[in-house]
Amino acid sequence: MSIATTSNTPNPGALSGALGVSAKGVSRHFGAVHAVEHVDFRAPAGKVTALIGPNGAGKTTLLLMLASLLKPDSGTITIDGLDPAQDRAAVRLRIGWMPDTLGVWESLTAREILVQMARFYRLPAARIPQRVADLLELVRLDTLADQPARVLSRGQQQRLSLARALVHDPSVLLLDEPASGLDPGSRVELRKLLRSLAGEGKAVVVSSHVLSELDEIADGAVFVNQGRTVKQQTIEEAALAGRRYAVTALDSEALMAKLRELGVEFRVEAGRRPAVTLLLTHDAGAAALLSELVTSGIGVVSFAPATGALEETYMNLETEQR
Ligand SMILES: Nc1ncnc2c1ncn2[C@@H]1O[C@H](COP(=O)(O)OP(=O)(O)OP(=O)(O)O)[C@@H](O)[C@H]1O
Repeated sequence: MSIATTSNTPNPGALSGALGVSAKGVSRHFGAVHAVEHVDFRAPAGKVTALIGPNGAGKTTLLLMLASLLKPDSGTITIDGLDPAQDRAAVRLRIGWMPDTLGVWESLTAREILVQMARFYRLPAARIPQRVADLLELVRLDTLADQPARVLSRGQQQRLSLARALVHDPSVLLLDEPASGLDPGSRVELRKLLRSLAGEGKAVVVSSHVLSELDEIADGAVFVNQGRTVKQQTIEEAALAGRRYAVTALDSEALMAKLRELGVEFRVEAGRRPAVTLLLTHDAGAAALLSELVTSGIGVVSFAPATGALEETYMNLETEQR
């Protein structure tokens, strides 16, 4: 189901060639804490961009500034080519914001909350009931639509929060830890939904430090740490850098001897059955090594990626910065 409305032309008045989100040299401090320092960030239309960093890296502060909810001390931000400082109302219409905690009127029902949000965004009254029904179905809250928001579980509240962010069909979505609290099935649905929203031409920004699923969701990533941009890369670039595979065998000593003979560098990870992990730069190399091990008589029990491509970059950055 498409969740686009026809009421809201996504980018009227926007500067051509600058769709999506752009931040240059953006800084913000709180007293002595430099939460964000000279950050550059780009999230193009039609793509999912992950904002990745450890706790306290400045992700939420940056998202709040991108959402025009917090003023930067310095630097420039544009949303679809518009400057939030000068065109706040136009920018707000383009932005769907999903905070990391819902913060709603708890006595209102999910449906009432969405109706109220639709009114705030001045959707035509006659279209609101259907729009709200579509969104409730999209986030699988139709059966709970008339329950007060306070009885919703954390995961259900997250889904309501996402529906709320989508109510006015924004062209830019800023989602702070959207998968937090979702069960595995809901995470898969979220993944599909974010991909389809990007497919409709929206710029989707997802902040997270849960990296395992981001390879499947994101087209690119911006890594931040201690308030600074430390790396930007596409998923293809991350994949080319290689990732770690974990291998276990019935006889670990025989496996390690074979890897030494083949000149493959590895390290041993402790566990119930010791695993060796090794860095492989492409899938064909992984397939060739597995075949070699098996034909040499090594009883390979498991052979699988131990990290995602983005996770590998993140872990390497962490190591570099320690
Ligand atoms: N309103 C505030 N007042 C004072 N310090 C703040 C405020 N908001 C954020 N900070 C500080 O700024 C830094 C960045 O915080 P921020 O919430 O942006 O990080 P984050 O990357 O979103 O972290 P997490 O992954 O834990 O949510 C932290 O050191 C935090 O303590």
